Amino acid sequence: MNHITFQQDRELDFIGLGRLCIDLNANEINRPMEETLTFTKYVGGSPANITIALAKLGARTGFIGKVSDDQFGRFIKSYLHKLNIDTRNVVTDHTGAVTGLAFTEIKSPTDCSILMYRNNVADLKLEAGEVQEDFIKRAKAILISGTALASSPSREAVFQAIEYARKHQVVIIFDVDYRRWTWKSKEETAIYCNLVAEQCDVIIAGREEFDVMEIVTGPEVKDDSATAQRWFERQAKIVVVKHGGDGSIVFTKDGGSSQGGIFPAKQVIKTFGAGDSFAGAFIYGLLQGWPVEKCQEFGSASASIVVSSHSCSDAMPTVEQIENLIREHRANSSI
Ligand SMILES: Nc1ncnc2c1ncn2[C@@H]1O[C@H](COP(=O)(O)OP(=O)(O)OP(=O)(O)O)[C@@H](O)[C@H]1O
Ligand SMILES: O=C(O)C[C@@H](O)[C@H](O)C(=O)CO
Repeated sequence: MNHITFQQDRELDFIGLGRLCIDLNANEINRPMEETLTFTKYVGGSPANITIALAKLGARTGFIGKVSDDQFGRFIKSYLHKLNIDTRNVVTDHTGAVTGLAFTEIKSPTDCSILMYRNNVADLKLEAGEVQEDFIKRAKAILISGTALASSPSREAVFQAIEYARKHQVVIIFDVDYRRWTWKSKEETAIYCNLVAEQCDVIIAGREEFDVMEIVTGPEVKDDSATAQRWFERQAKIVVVKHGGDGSIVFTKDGGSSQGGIFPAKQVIKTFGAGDSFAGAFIYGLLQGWPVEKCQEFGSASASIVVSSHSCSDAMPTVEQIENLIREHRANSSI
């Protein structure tokens, strides 16, 4: 029991909506970008990573997005096919738009940054008329990635998807996924993210992301419990506040909360991807009907595996890998 009721008669467990991009992760780690010579190419984009995480955990998944009509777009689509992610609503752009690129700099395990190339990107060209109602109604849950709200027409496509999801009782999950360089101002981010969050059943964001959303609404004092309460007065049943290496707090509408720590990784390679793997495994737990504490533990263990790996998407773990890590951790803690 976790406060979320999914419609059981659905062909798909989960649909991700938003960007499908390319990550180019530096091979020479512990070096600044200026000195980096080679990169490895992976499918990337936060909602893509989350959907891939769920697919690797065995969920039946699909995606709504737009890719470029070139080698990168085709690479992304074929990667999704291989994981059995339904791409019937992944549209190909025909206006010459490109795939967003994220070059990652891994200066040290704790000093990582991302250089994003996002001019004229295909993902933000998804149009409301391209979102298929018939696809959304086949799913138990849909994830909206906040970056898809950064400009039109993708912004309107998100609102269209939300309309269809609500009409067909599809659980709506919002990952704020704030990438400041995609937006004109923090106020613009706050206005659109708040408009979406008030229609969502589950909200997942870092403390700093909630701070951005609270620029236009307050309160002045940043408090996780007060933040969650504000969304429980709208549609939300679960609010997750992420705190990086300090773990996370999950709040539930009935007044419950669960403070979760992390699974310290044996070797942290980079920290990005933690949020996506946490979200994927957390949502998987919700779909299984697990209590939120178990979903949170599963998410943290999944994040630990991804921060120990070079990639985000490719490194998303299986159920067995996560269970093994949790078992190992428990065995070590009881020594
Ligand atoms: N260094 C770490 N080692 C182990 N687990 C971690 C680490 N950093 C984060 N996590 C786990 O991942 C969860 C989400 O991390 P975080 O709050 O950094 O998300 P995020 O900011 O969305 O991440 P991202 O860098 O992917 O955007 C945390 O609650 C924690 O469980
Ligand atoms: O979200 C992106 O566009 C880039 C991701 O794929 C990247 O690897 C990351 O930042 C994960 O948090």
